[in-house]
Amino acid sequence: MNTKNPDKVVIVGGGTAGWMTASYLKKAFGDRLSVTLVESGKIGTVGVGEATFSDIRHFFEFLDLKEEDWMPACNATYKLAVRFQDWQRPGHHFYHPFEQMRSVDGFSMTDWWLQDGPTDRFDRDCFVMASLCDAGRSPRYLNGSLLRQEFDERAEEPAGLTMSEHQGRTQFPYAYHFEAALLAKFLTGYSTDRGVQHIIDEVQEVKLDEHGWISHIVTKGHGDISGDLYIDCTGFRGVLLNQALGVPFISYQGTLPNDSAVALQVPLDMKTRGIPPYTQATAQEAGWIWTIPLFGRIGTGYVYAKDYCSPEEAERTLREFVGPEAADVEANHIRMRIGRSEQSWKNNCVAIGLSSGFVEPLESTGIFFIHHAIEQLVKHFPGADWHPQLRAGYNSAVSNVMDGVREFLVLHYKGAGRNDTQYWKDTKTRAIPDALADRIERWQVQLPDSENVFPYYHGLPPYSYMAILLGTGAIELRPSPALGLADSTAAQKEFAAIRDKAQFLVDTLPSQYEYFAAMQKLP
Ligand SMILES: Cc1cc2nc3c(=O)[nH]c(=O)nc-3n(C[C@H](O)[C@H](O)[C@H](O)COP(=O)(O)OP(=O)(O)OC[C@H]3O[C@@H](n4cnc5c(N)ncnc54)[C@H](O)[C@@H]3O)c2cc1C
Ligand SMILES: N[C@H](Cc1c[nH]c2cc(Cl)ccc12)C(=O)O
Repeated sequence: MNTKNPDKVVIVGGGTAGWMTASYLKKAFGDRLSVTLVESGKIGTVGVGEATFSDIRHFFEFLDLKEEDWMPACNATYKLAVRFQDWQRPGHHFYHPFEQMRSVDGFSMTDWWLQDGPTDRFDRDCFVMASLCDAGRSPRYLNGSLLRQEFDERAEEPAGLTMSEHQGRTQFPYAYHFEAALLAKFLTGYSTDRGVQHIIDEVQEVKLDEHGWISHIVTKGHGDISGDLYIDCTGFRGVLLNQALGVPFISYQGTLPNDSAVALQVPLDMKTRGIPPYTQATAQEAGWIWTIPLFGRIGTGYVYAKDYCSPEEAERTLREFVGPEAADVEANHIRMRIGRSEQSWKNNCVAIGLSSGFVEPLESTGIFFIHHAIEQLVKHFPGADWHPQLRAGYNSAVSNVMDGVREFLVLHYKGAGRNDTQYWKDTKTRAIPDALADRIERWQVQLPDSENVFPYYHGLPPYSYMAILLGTGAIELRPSPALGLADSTAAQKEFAAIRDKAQFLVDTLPSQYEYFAAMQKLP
């Protein structure tokens, strides 16, 4: 352990986590912080097609990057929602959108919908976005203006807030899909242009001092490398935090059994196929298949539990799902470590990315975890005394985010109407976190609100829980008794307003393909 102000950071790992961290720290601290990134030229990154939270825009804004600077380089597209296909029953779908839930007379539109919804599609009745997704629309007009102005007159968001400070203020209407490997490449250029030292080499040993702090790392070709603060971005291996410092890993597998994935990157003709403005999660016999539309191809993969499905069976299912375009594409099989490190920051080592923790990508939370961890690291950055309260604050913020997201994901399976295979039957009998079981009982009579969801910041607003509860369909929900006595005229007017706004937007917005074709001046 040293006692000077930490001003030399060594990052190990050059995946999404490593490069997002390097670029953010450099932007935050400039030349006052030296940043070195060491990545192996042999050990690959996870790098599958990636879907995100809308909050990721704050990351790009922080780096002073505009969409036109990075999106074309990463084959990026817009994401308005996650579309859940066949989770309630075959042929059924619903959306979890980026759209704040409206309220009338103190009750959310989903409360009113349970009492007296106009159709059997809660998502289309309560959210404008569901209709835009069904119609394949872009969230921007061809002149670049954003649809938000069409239905939200609230003032622009203030700049300089963290994600947790933004929550509950406004809801930005879209997130992004992009190729993770291309983003890492783009951020490599961004970071090295601003002074990050980039070393391609393998870390063979991590040396500790007599207090158990990292004194230096030993590389194959560049000898010893030392810093004050070490950031472990080595993915599922957790080379520094788990292996060298011995921090235990808390598995979530008992409640989230999916531990494997097989992925394909499939080129497709977007002109004939279009570019759907959503991530799709299609329920399968032993898990679900993601479809992420990128510019020029799709990223797709089957997330499954190996206790219920072999890798060969999973690959066969995925290839049949995609069709003939997947025939010559090589499959990438991935084992996933599900859970989180007991603490993500120990002594002078902070793990960010898969080494810190990971849950299956059903709600696209991997990059959100990274972004959140980086913001928290800057907020809790150590001084010369390495005050333990800064570390403790960081560790509880990071653990809470992952524990909260775990609850949210478990809800998807507990709530799924699907019950046709052993895998889905077991989702109804498997133990779930006690607190979630209590919350579900409460939600059956009082829909999620800020008072009764997981009590710490974890990125997901109460309306996200409403969307999953109503969309998955197996948990019986009752309308509030108060609404049986209330006058529903204003609520019916609001349902009509949502329908009219959705129709207007569907009629006036371009398709997502038209939008990107125009941006990239394609014929
Ligand atoms: C199947 C799947 C689907 C996913 N989908 C999404 C999604 O849609 N949205 C989302 O937000 N997130 C998603 N994620 C999560 C996301 O991919 C990761 O959070 C993200 O890629 C970060 O990975 P990483 O940088 O932590 O690790 P990795 O990509 O594994 O990178 C690890 C790095 O460490 C280096 N390294 C390892 N050991 C050494 C060593 N000894 N010496 C030097 N270097 C070393 C490697 O070379 C590599 O550069 C998904 C993950 C999986 C598994
Ligand atoms: N922090 C929020 C989280 C959020 C709100 N709505 C959605 C919808 C989907 Cl599909 C994922 C995350 C969220 C944000 O990103 O805006």
